[in-house]
Amino acid sequence: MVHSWHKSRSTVLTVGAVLGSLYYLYTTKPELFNNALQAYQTLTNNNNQSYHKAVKPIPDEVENNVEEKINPSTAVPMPVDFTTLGKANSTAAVPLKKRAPKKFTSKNSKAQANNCNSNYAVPSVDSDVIVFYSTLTGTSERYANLLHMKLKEVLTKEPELINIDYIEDLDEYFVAPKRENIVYLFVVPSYENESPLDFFLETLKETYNDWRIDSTPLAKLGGYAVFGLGDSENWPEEDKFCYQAIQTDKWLGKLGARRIFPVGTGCIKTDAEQVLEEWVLHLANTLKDKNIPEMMDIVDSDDEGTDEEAEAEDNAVVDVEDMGAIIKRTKESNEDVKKQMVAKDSPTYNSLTKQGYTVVGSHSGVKICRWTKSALRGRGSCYKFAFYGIKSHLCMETTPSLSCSSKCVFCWRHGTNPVGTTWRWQVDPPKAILDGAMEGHYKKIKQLRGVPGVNSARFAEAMTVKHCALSLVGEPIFYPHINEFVGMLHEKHISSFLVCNAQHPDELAAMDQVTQLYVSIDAGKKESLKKVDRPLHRDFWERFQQCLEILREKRNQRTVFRLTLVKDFNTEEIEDYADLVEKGIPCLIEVKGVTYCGTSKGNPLTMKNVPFYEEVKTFVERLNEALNKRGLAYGIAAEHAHSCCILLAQDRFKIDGVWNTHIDYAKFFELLESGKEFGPIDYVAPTPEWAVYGAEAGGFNPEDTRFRRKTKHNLALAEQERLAQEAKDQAEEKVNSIEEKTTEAVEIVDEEPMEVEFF
Ligand SMILES: Cc1cc2nc3c(=O)[nH]c(=O)nc-3n(C[C@H](O)[C@H](O)[C@H](O)COP(=O)(O)O)c2cc1C
Ligand code: SF4
Repeated sequence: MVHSWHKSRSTVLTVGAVLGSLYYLYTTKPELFNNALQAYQTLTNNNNQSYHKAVKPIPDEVENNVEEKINPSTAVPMPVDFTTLGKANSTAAVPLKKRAPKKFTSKNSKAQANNCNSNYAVPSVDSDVIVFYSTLTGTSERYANLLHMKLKEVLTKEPELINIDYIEDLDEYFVAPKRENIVYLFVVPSYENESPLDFFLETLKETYNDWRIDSTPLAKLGGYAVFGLGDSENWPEEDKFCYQAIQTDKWLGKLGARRIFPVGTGCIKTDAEQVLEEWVLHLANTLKDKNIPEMMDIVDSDDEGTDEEAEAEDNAVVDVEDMGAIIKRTKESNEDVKKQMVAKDSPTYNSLTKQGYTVVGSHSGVKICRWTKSALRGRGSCYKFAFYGIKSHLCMETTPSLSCSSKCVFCWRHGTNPVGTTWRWQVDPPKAILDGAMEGHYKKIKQLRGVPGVNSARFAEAMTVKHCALSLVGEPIFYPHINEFVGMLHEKHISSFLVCNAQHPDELAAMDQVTQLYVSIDAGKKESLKKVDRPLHRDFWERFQQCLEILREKRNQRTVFRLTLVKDFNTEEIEDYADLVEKGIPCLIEVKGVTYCGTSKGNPLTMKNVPFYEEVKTFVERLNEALNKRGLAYGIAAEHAHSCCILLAQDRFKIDGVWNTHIDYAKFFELLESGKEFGPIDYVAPTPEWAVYGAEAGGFNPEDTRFRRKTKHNLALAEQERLAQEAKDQAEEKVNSIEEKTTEAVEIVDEEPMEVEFF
């Protein structure tokens, strides 16, 4: 028996053939294509009925020869209006199907689905896999075949290959899937006009919005991943290129399916084959990975809280109740704690792991910063990208010593990290720390593969760390083998950004070459340094001064002062800071407004202590003036407004009128390996225009997407901006009308000079 959908299918095949030819025409001879389209539109406007009769269904006996029908070279060009595809009429070009009634699972099925999700197996090479595709002109089918072929080499069972456009009952797969733990892969095109995929996407949306049924029916799948095909030459805009693939990815996620790999997008005119090749490779590696971690919670909402909330969340501390219990337990097993800086059963270990740290060995740690997550989603890197060219998704933040000799008021650890003035713990070997840190870092990156918006190319890149920020928490130069550790990073061509708190002069003096060497300058005066850093050393000021002198002598190193401005603590000491700069002569000075990370017993700061960006700017301008007055040749080089951070640099970094604060990393390693002496200027690179101080972009890379969370705060800000713009427009209108009137008046005056009558 011939089902009615078979008839639709015949029509689809015909239209597929037609579209193939048209697409060929459209890509090779766009003028002819437009003429044909116009001619067709005229035709259909004049005689719609006769056109419908002209499209003959393909007889059943030739239906099976799908390839022949969709082969663009053999198809006969026929006029088709792309804008009417998919409309429900008897000869509809797409297989529109009446949806079967939704299957009801249970009243509280969403909760159930979520609960049972944890029981499902992690997708692997042993999983059952279906490769779904949708196609109008055959390209996606070809790519789906390619994907299918490549997967066959990796999977233990041959994957199925299914054309979504021909599925009679989508519900069987996408509303009440029968098979658990199965992995769904998709290869889909995008059409700005209606296309068969619209029906599929509508089904997903409807399911999600249907309050009667389980809103996470796909939670029982093993996972999914989507590869999109599009044309970036004709649809270059971010919201148009491969937009249906992105929609598919989004709605599957909303329906509770676990994204096992970020959506891949390839342009059929340029890079599709290469992108698919890489995408399959990384997807296969994910499936092969036996130690693949559980994915992070999937947030498919656009509303993810404010930046501050995200920071605070990232740095959430252990509840007081938990701490009490943990401390009690620790006291009972005190022996171990003496030997290890952070023993597995210590309160510090629990506190750090709760905050998202991976504790490596007994005294080191690694953590993914929020900028790494942001960069993976194409939403921008941290200020180090604007200043030094560090892409955040290639950066690992780690420390070989979780212990510190200060208790700074702005420390994210709220005083829960270990402290001490001397090393009195067990020492782990540097190789074990580096291997453990990298393993912990990659594990966290892998967990992000299911987060909506993660860019597949960046995700793949992130699996090779290129930079190491030794600044996480604690004091890295406190670790007795810090030089060996840095040497190992360099062997792997990982750049080293080491931040120390200017309390360990001997260790600083012994420090070998790093890519960039920082000292934190948290106050200009002794009293305020004590207030801000709350150092443990009694001779903290002397140590601090000594460190500056040592830094001055390190002429081969690219040295940096890092100032963290805390309102009411350290923002009024311009001349004192200038004294310190005169002493340490750093190559660069980073000035950053403090980041608020919650108030607690260990952290007395409130939002009142966070300076506005304008205040940071004023501070930097005043400091620059004070330095210049002393004959110290510095200038304001770059900014990253989003991080409230500005960079001053010695004038020698301005080469032929262009700031060169970026780093040529390849050159750095080349120089390092040559064994010759070299200095900071030998591995500089130009600062991009968008990052230079005063640029309109404010240090935000135009290639990234600005992302504003839809919080009340941001909505209020947006409303304020809108009102301000309205007021500005009105003011401009008034000025224009005054100007017009003035011009009219002037014209009148010009035309008819006023005659003054003297009496
Ligand atoms: C009429 C038409 C509209 C298209 N619209 C888009 C679009 O909005 N975004 C995009 O990235 N690609 C667009 N494309 C490019 C197709 O997605 C691309 O050619 C794809 O490979 C077609 O796949 P298929 O042959 O499997 O149907 C369009 C192509 C045509 C002919
Ligand atoms: S430098 Fe720091 S904030 Fe920037 S990406 Fe690296 S770890 Fe994250």
